[in-house]
Amino acid sequence: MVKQLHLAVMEEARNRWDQLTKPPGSLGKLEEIGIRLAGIQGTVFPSVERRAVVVMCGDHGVTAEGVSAFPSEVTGLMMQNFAGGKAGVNVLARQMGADVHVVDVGSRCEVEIPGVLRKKIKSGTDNLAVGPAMTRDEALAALEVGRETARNLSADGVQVIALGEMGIGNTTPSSAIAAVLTGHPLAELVGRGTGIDENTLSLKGQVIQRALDVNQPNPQDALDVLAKVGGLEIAGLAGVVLGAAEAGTAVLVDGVIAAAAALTAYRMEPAVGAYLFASHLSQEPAHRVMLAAMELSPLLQLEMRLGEGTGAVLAMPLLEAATRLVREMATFADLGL
Ligand SMILES: Cc1cc2ncn([C@H]3O[C@H](COP(=O)(O)O)[C@@H](O)[C@H]3O)c2cc1C
Ligand SMILES: O=C(O)c1cccnc1
Repeated sequence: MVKQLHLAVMEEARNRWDQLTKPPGSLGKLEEIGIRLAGIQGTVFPSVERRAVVVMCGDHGVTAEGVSAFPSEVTGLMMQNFAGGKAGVNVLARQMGADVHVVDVGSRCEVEIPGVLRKKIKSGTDNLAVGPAMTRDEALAALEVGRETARNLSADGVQVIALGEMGIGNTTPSSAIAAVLTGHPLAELVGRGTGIDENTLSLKGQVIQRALDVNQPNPQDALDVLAKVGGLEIAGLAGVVLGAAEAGTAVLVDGVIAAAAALTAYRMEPAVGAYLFASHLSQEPAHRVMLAAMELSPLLQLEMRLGEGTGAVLAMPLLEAATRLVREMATFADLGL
């Protein structure tokens, strides 16, 4: 169960922000962040000192259709890279003081990688262009992996969890999920992912349209959408969102894949929305549409399109800034006003 935010504490926090030595509202989104964190943690003086990024990894049968600029093998190679601390997200997580947790919920990589938590539900999804990517039970099992991961991190004292992922081909299911759950025209939701050319972009749109025609996912049933046109790491991240919100932990949504996962969780349990923060605006067109569907406003715009949780980790200091301002700024009363 996801609890409602502490409304009385939020009211108290709003009052405090208004008493700080600045014109009311002048710290913009930082004020909203501070007030919402107060509501999440049940204190006017919240903390995001304990931070983690969960990188869920999975492979995709749909790569057989040629929808990515890179082969599936890159997923496993990047898992080794994460474990070695040398991927983009590792560098940024070190700078921002976040622990990196890499979870293999469904890659095709069969070798054991020290430092990668092995929770494989299956070795990659089936090709969603010809049938369901997963069974409902497989999607539920992947959700549970994420939920348990978030529950454990929260029990360990982590106060904010960033959503990271790795899975060659995963912008394809992300756009499919966006199309079904937002009802937006598919043509406006397909992007270049790892950097595909014009012809491949057009092919990718056709592949996703075929996936929707063949699977007929039910927009009223987010689990059906997730199983039929989603991915194992997307399901894992949706589980992280549910588990974090259930534990009262804030979540930083990353790019388009993380947003597809968050939107899926949001449709399963709308109360998770209050726990979500959007880090940045990705170059992928489906990102903006999905964030809007969750009424989230991105903090950064850096023309990023990497994933892994890189944007989400970059936004952690902004959450910290909100917590410091409310704690350290003087009030008008302090000034004798
Ligand atoms: C070396 C490398 C590192 C990455 N890290 C994240 N992604 C990102 O790109 C992939 C999605 O794009 P598409 O759908 O076009 O395959 C995902 O793995 C995503 O995390 C990467 C991609 C590559 C190639
Ligand atoms: O928005 C993202 O996070 C993204 C975009 C392209 C490829 N991989 C990730």
